[in-house]
Amino acid sequence: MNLVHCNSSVQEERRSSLAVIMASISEWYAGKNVLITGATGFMGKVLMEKLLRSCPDVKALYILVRPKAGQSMSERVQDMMMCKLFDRVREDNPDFHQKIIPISSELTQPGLAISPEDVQTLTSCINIVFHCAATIRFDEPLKHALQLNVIATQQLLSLAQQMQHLQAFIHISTAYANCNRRHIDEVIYPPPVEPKKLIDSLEWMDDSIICDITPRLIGDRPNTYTYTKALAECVVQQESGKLNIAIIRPSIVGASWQEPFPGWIDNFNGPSGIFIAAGKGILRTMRASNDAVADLIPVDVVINLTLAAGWYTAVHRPKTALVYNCTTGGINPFHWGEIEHHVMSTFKRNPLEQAFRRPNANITSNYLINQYWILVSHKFPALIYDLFLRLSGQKPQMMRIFNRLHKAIGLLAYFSSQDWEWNSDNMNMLMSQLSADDRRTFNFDVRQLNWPEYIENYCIGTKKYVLNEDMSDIPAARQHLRKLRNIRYTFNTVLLVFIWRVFIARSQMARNIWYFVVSLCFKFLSYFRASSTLTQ
Ligand SMILES: CCCCCCCCCCCCCCCCCCCC(=O)SCCNC(=O)CCNC(=O)[C@H](O)C(C)(C)COP(=O)(O)OP(=O)(O)OC[C@H]1O[C@@H](n2cnc3c(N)ncnc32)[C@H](O)[C@@H]1OP(=O)(O)O
Ligand SMILES: NC(=O)C1=CN([C@@H]2O[C@H](COP(=O)(O)OP(=O)(O)OC[C@H]3O[C@@H](n4cnc5c(N)ncnc54)[C@H](OP(=O)(O)O)[C@@H]3O)[C@@H](O)[C@H]2O)C=CC1
Repeated sequence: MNLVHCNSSVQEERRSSLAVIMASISEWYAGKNVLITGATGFMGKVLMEKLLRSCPDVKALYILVRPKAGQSMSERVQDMMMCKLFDRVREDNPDFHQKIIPISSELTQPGLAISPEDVQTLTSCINIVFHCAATIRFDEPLKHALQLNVIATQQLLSLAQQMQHLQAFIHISTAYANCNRRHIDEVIYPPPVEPKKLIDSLEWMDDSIICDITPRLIGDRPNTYTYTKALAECVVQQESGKLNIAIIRPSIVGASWQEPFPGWIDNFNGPSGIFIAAGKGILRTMRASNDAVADLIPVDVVINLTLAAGWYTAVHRPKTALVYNCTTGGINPFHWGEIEHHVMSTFKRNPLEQAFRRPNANITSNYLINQYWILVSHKFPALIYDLFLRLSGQKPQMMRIFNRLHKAIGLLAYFSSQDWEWNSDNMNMLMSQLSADDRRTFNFDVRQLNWPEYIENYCIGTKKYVLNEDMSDIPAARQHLRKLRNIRYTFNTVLLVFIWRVFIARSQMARNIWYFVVSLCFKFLSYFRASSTLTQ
């Protein structure tokens, strides 16, 4: 009798675990309480939107938010929910805000500054954690980057260890955490330094000493961001205990490809600021390799993969933490030279308002050529414009803008001048585990990505959502570009006459050379005309 009972309960258990495995991703998220850090950031917002839209039965999204820039936590969350990104969710469920539960938290503080009551709530109800928060600045002082990217991750993991119903912990890293390697596998590499030792040492060190030793510490990585993200991966591995963990490593996250609508972007990070600066005619040259792979990945692809990885980690509970390199280069490569072409062509057809000059940017991998163009196409026009501003009684500003731009492109050039090769076996494995429906709803198959169309939507997205420009103003923007073209023609003519007067008209030798060149051109033209008449 007992044996029969035992067998049937084993069968029951098998059936229910089979049902869990067979459940679609949306079904799995139904009734789940999700904790998200970095929810006010670019990726966090897209993650929330997708969860609310495609998993409408999710129970609640607990988001860790801090007050910022004079706004309280609740004001920030209210503002965020009004954002256009949530239009489709709002349409489907006008009360979607009821599912969002903000928790006050400052991640750089001990215990993440979460109140004991909130700790109690989180530990008793959370089923899955998505850790997106980070400082992504390349010039962040090491101590602060360590505090947020490494120590906060450590603290969040220790909070996660106390969660009674936690099924998965998903950590968002970056494909460039190991950018000191050319080939990057889906493994957690040994850290450049033991994170705990570094944390202990930096604790007592003076900021100026830390600043001095930072280049030695980061070694062959380009900045404190990639360095601390590598350390964070190691911390995730060390502190995971019995948790089911996955690490997502996106490359350069760009505007959305399809969802909730094409071209969604809300910041200047990565290539977006470069596209805008080029579209405004400010940026005319940048160091990048035409033939290097531009490993952009649309934000909706990253989020779909992240949600699918959350489901897979919870349901299949892999024995070791799986790392997902979320990149496009090995699957559907596109190059910086091609990006340049499509960005320029889009902004010529859909100009940005009040451009400084006509958009016409070129990338080059040659240092000297780049320096030459910086002088001729950036500094010289900036000086002239600032002179004009001074003469008209205004404050000069162009040189200041260019100095900031040069700082930014200097920091980004490392990533646009070389190639990396990422293994993406786990991304492929995950795709093979999804049902046909899930593959459609949580699409991360970048083989289908049409790059020219994507780049066009991306550029238009920067215009509409970052700069808040109206598409109906495009005729006026085109008119402005025509005005700039006429100014350039006039300026070039004045310059030519000036050069003539100063250098050519005054010297006999220069005049002789000039006449020689002109007569040569004339002879060539006459010969060309004569030969074309003969052939007719
Ligand atoms: C020639 C044209 C053709 C185009 C084809 C070639 C394109 C090549 C593009 C190459 C891009 C390569 C990108 C690689 C990135 C890979 C990194 C790995 C991916 C990741 O894991 S993390 C995400 C990447 N992180 C970043 O991108 C952050 C980088 N930014 C910074 O570190 C800092 O912002 C920076 C650049 C040091 C500037 O600091 P600062 O001067 O202090 O300015 P603020 O950040 O405070 O910003 C002030 C103000 O300016 C706006 N802003 C910021 N950046 C830009 C920009 N690039 N252009 C214009 N405006 C920008 C910012 O939003 C602030 O505005 P407020 O209104 O808020 O004041
Ligand atoms: N964008 C990209 O190209 C790539 C990003 N990634 C990774 O993706 C993740 C998300 O990046 P992304 O969304 O672009 O970054 P954002 O800069 O847009 O967002 C960062 C988030 O972290 C939060 N945060 C920062 N500091 C604190 C703090 N002290 N306390 C509480 N919250 C804080 C921010 O909150 P607040 O609004 O209060 O500042 C914000 O919500 C990061 O882990 C990043 O490393 C990886 C590859 C590429």
